[in-house]
Amino acid sequence: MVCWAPVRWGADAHCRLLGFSRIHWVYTEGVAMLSICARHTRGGIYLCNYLTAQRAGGPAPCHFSTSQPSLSKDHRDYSLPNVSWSQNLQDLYNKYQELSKNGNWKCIPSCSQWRLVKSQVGDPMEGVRENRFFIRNLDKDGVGLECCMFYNKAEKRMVCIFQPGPYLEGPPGFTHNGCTATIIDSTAGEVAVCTVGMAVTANLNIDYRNPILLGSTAIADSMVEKVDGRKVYTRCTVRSHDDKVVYAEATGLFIKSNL
Ligand SMILES: CCCCCCCCCCCCCC(=O)SCCNC(=O)CCNC(=O)[C@H](O)C(C)(C)COP(=O)(O)OP(=O)(O)OC[C@H]1O[C@@H](n2cnc3c(N)ncnc32)[C@H](O)[C@@H]1OP(=O)(O)O
Repeated sequence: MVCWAPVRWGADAHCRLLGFSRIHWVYTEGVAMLSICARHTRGGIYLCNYLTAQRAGGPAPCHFSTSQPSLSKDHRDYSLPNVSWSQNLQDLYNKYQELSKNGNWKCIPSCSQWRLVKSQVGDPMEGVRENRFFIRNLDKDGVGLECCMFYNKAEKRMVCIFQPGPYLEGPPGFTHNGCTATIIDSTAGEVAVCTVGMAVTANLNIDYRNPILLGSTAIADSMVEKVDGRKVYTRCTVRSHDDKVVYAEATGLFIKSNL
């Protein structure tokens, strides 16, 4: 299964924040990856707990977005806390909300899908079309990626606090490294876009230092190091919520769009 996914993401408020005027599409196998991950999910303490909760009358199994067009009317902001959030994720969220009060940090809203208006794109999509953003592809809270980004304009910095769910499993019980790469790409991409406007990933180098336990809380901390013409050099570190474990370190090059 493959799909077209927008480079742009988020709710209307987010689009306004980033000052987008155009929509750019990239071809991605993201949904396919999530589907495969979901089908092959097995093992892991977190997953066992999750399945136990389901057997005890928990919520229904996850739906996949491409087969659930009716759900695409949902304009919920997925960056808001929900019941699947761990206390650690909630604490981090509260911390950055507190920091946002003086205006230095700003919470970035996030939607699961897009609303494309024909007049905006003048495109082959024919009228209004909605799609899913890669990191918000699952309808069910907690099974995929729970995350929220905060942006610090003065520091050219973006943090993404996140909690990977059981459908993102790589090694039994741990997060798939492709998921970690997605988080890094998204966080670094977001800070690049917030700094220079529309930009795409040209290069991403990741050193994976430690595996991320499914269900744990982590933070991707990314900043723009240098802007050289259209080139935006970024750096990103992924750490545990308490800063004790470094999960990954990355550098990324983003190229400002000519459009
Ligand atoms: C990021 C998006 C965010 C969106 C909203 C927020 C959501 C966040 C989440 C979304 C996150 C998801 C994010 C996504 O999924 S983004 C989607 C995935 N990325 C792509 O699809 C990009 C595909 N590549 C291209 O389109 C082109 O190759 C680009 C646009 C990158 C450059 O082609 P273009 O013809 O325009 O420019 P140029 O070739 O003259 O190059 C310009 C300069 O750059 C230098 N250069 C180029 N490549 C490399 C390289 N690999 N290493 C080192 N240097 C490189 C090059 O030498 C030159 O330098 P100089 O000679 O000027 O010194």
